[in-house]
Amino acid sequence: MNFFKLKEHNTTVKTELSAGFTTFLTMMYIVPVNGFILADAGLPMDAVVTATAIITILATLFSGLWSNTPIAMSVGMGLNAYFSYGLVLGMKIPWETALGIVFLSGILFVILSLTNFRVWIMTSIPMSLRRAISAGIGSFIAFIGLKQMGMISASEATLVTLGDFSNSNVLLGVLGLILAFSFYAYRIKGAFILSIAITSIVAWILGLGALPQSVISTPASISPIFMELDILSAFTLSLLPVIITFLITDMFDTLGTLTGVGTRAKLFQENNKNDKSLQKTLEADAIATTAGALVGVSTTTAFIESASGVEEGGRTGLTAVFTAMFFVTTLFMLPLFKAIPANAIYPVLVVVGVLMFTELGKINFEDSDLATSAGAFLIVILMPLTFSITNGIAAGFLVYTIIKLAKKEFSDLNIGILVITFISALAFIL
Ligand SMILES: Nc1nc2[nH]cnc2c(=O)[nH]1
Repeated sequence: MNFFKLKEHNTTVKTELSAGFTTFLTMMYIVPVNGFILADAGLPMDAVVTATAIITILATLFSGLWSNTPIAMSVGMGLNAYFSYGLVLGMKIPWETALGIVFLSGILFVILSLTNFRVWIMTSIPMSLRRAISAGIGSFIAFIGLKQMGMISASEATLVTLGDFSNSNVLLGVLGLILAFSFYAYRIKGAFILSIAITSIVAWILGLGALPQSVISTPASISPIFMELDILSAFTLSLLPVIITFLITDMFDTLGTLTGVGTRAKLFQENNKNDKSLQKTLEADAIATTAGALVGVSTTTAFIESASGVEEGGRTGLTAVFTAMFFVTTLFMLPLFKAIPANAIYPVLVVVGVLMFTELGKINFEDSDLATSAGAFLIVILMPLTFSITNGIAAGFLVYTIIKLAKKEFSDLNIGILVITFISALAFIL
């Protein structure tokens, strides 16, 4: 096992196995949840479940073997919701074109990951705005989750209002939400998949959903979505702001995740010039996104849930290899996943939204200038209000730059901010 340098990382095969299993338990919910979310965009759920499992296995295996880090990868929550509800259902973009958008953002990420962009981002894009993007996506997917569950609904008079809590499906969602929050609060491994399982069983007992026909089956074919992406239709000026949204969301998210998880486990020896693991993990993430679009899923990214395996002592790529191996089981669980009622799934969006929103607490609003606080605020509030991650980012960067220009604080502006601001303006003009 010298390939993984277990001794140097002070770990053993047994520790890595248990860490790999823990990461698997905490993130396996993504296979049925992503199946539901992309199916809402019209992709066949059976194929999406297989594709999600395949890309998770391949990307996580690649991450482990290529970068020797315990970072698992899968289809990111946030961008998958934006893909379905924002692009396909909201903007009426065909899902094939939306996959083309993911592909192009992935190619740009691959190119950037081979350059020194990491240092460039760290030094040129304000940390507060990057944090606001995470928090904004959190509020956006929580909004989607609440809407899908029927806990909030449309109103002529006030745009949105409280849903109908006498509806039994809404009440099922309430149960799912209570369970997901409670299990997570107790740091139970697999909190999300457990809450989904219990809510589903309650629904089956109460007749709110049909029992699974069988427990396991052979994997469904991915042919309805494999290589179905439409790159040419995505390659237009009017979609550039959306492509850039996918690119910067994935880049900032991955950098944030790797820094967060890595610091805890002292994974990346940034001062050691021979340590290329951070660079290689970024490359793996970028390549995985591109490959994912070809297979038929939205952006693949380094999962924050990898932290749970690191907490268990996982330190090397062997943890990721074990996680990938456990994911093979999800290929055969389609009948179970298909029998899950929707309102057992959507509570997870709300809880993941809450977790992402906590990034906002790291922004020091008291000491921030108006450009930063107004920019961060607009990013967070406009993502749910306009149902668009692109509009949120665009408004935030535009207002940030305008206030900086108005105050003649030119030294706070740099080429990175100006480029994003310019593309942001396109989002509103085109
Ligand atoms: N970092 C990260 N972790 C996740 N876990 C589930 N979805 C995501 C995501 O989009 N980003």
